[in-house]
Amino acid sequence: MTSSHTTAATAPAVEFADAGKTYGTVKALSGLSVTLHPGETVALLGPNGAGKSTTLDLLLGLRNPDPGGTVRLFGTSPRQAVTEGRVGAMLQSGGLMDGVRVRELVALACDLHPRGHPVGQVLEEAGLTDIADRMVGKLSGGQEQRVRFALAIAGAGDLIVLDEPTTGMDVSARRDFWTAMRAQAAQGRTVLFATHYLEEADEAADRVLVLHRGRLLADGSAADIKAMAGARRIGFSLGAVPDGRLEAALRGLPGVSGVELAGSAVRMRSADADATVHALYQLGLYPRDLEVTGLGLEQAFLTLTHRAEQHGAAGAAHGASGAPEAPAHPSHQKATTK
Ligand SMILES: Nc1ncnc2c1ncn2[C@@H]1O[C@H](COP(=O)(O)OP(=O)(O)OP(=O)(O)O)[C@@H](O)[C@H]1O
Repeated sequence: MTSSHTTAATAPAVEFADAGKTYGTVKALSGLSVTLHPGETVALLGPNGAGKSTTLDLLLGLRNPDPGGTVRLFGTSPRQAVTEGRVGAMLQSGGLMDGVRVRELVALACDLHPRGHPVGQVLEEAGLTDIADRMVGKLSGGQEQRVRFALAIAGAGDLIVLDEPTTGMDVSARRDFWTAMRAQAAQGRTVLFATHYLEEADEAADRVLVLHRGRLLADGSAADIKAMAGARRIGFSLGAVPDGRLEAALRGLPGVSGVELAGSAVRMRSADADATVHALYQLGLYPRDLEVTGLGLEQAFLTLTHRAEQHGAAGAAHGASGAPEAPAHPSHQKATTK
């Protein structure tokens, strides 16, 4: 909760303050404190069971946080914000009405919404105009997802919450979906989406939250998250296929955490690319076509969550009361991260 009387007009779109959620003995979410601002597009990432759906449930007022924590939307309670029509949601669960046409279902959502849009506009924005007369029960999985999206944007909400929105969509449907989503964000809406497709987070989000075992592990732009992971990829080619001794020497170079060989081509992952490359030349090697690149978001995500596993964030989400681990905010740590 904000300390002073924050008016709804100036309040953050979303504010979690020390929010936790316990199911029986399972601590699904611990001490989540995060603020989302109007107009931000935010991706929520995390391995299975990290607490993403729980976070969205708290956000939508479907569940209450444990005592001591709060969740506020636009300075009010989630339920109030939902009742006022400020939130549109696209969740994984919940069937659609099968026995009606797409247009009828979308029209119903527009009519019921306190600030409903014209049905034609919503059909257009969700890419449903061409299939508006189809029966909902006959749609493909990807088309059903588009209908769910239409229901989420049926009214003039200020916040759109999407749980795995592109599941079941093919490549071109996903591209169309994100184009439609960007149009929503461009209208000033705050968008929060949970996804397992890291490339979507990389492309669509201006901020990425990484959850791990119920704790916020990282919070920053995709570039920040990649920088936090620290590692870089080094690729080069040797004149000949390396023998076992040379391979062992490559693995032993400073900073190296992985080596892949394909004939004379070498790919390495290193936490200190400068030192690795320097040592490579000191071995007397002449790497050709040398390339040093940053990690993709997926590799960075795997590196961060793997590191958290190893450093004993483990256990915190499952009934343990370990010391709270501060989330990494790279934007505040630029001096110390590479
Ligand atoms: N109703 C419930 N009762 C008991 N435990 C639950 C309940 N809902 C979730 N959990 C547990 O809480 C933890 C977090 O689950 P949650 O569904 O929020 O994770 P998630 O990040 O959305 O996972 P996924 O990517 O697999 O959908 C998991 O350990 C899960 O088993």
